[in-house]
Amino acid sequence: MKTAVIVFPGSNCDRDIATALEDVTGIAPHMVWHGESELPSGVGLIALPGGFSYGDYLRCGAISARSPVVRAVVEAAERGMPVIGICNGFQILTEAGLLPGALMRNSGLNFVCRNVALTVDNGQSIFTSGYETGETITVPVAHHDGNYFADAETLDRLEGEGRIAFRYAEDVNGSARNIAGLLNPAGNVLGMMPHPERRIEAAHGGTDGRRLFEGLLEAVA
Ligand SMILES: NC(=O)CC[C@H](N)C(=O)O
Repeated sequence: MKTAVIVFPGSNCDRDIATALEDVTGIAPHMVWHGESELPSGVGLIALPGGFSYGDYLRCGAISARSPVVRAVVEAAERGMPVIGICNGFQILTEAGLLPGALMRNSGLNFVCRNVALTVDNGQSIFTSGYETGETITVPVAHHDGNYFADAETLDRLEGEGRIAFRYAEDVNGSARNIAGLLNPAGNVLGMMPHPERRIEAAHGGTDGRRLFEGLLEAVA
């Protein structure tokens, strides 16, 4: 499967996700600069990487969400294209309106950079089919604005519709209902703060992240 990684000024996990995708799919992804107005043809997955796009000015992801290419990503997502946003990518997805709620400053006001335990809340999506529902996995986080917020009605709806993909097994950043990863209503867009692309080979201390990409590849194929 061909994939695309969107690169913003200040992205710093674009090579990590590119390596993970090349490793799992066998094909190097298209690296697409944020100023492009069209996506490459024949692509089956779009990834928005982690980082500090536009220096996290205004709000993390707010400026990137207005990039020409994000308009094309939104249109593709609305047509059913699988889109994964990791960390800053998740922030961009909420700022672009593809996912509800917002990522606020961590409740402890510190940058949190460590492995965390996640529970897989919904193992039925294309992004989580490599896991069992209810399973606990280990994936690193690295962010200062990962504190997920949405109003109670939205949170109830997300839970009722099975759209919470991952939760932190403990309080990591103050996120409402410990939400670590969310799906859109159609299930083709995932935003998550933890970094699966940083846990794809034994040298990373484990391969729980790799299973996301392997499951996704199989589900999409
Ligand atoms: N690793 C990242 O993507 C960091 C995301 C974001 N800039 C934050 O620190 O909250």
